[in-house]
Amino acid sequence: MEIPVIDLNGLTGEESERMKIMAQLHEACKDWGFFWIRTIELVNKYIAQTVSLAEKLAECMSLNLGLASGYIKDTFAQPSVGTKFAMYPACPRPDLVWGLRSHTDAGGIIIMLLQDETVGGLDFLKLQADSNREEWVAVKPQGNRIFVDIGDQIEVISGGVYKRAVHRVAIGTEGRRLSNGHVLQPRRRRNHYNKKVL
Ligand SMILES: O=C(O)CCC(=O)C(=O)O
Ligand SMILES: [Fe+2]
Repeated sequence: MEIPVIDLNGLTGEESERMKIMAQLHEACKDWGFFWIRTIELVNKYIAQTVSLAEKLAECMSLNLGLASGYIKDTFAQPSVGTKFAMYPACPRPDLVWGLRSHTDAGGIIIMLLQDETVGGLDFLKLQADSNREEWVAVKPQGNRIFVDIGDQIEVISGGVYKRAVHRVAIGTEGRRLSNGHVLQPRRRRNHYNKKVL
C-alpha cells in the first residue's frame, strides 16, 4: 500500500495539472485521511527566495560602498546557505544563564525568517553615535517583516564601514522560544579584503 504523495507545485501549473492535483488531494483526504506532501521544490523555493533577498541586499550594499554592484555577490560565489532552527527551553533561573551569550555571526548576511511570537529574548547592541554609549535593543517579531543582521564577513569586505552586529538571546521563565535563521556566506575559504574601501 503506497501512501499518497501530493505535489503542491502542480497547483501553479496548467489547468489540467491543477485539476489533477486537486483530485489527488481530494482522494487522499477522502480515502486515507493522511498523506505525504512533496516539499523538495517548496523548500528549494523558500531557500531560493532567501538567497535572492540576500543577493539583492548584497548588491545594494556593494553600490553603497562604491563597489561594483556584483562585488559582494561575486566574493560569496557560489554562496553557501546555512539554516538553523533553535529551540530555547524555558529556564527557572534566567538570571544565571543565557540562551545564547553575546556574539557576532561569522557569516555574511543573516536573515531571520521566524522568531517566536510569544517568547522574546533577542537583543542587539546599538552604539549611540553621539555619546559612544552602547544600548541593548530588543528585537521583537513583527509579522510581515524579515529581520536582517550583518555578520563578520560583511564587516571585513566593507573595510569596517559596516559593523558586524553584536547580539544575544536571553532565556525566559515563561516558555520555550523558537527561531529560524539563514546565513549567506562564501562556500569556499577566501581571503577577502577590499582595496577600494581600505
Ligand atoms: O535564536 C535567535 O533568535 C538568534 C540565534 C543567533 O543569534 C545565532 O544562531 O547566531
Ligand atoms: Fe547570532
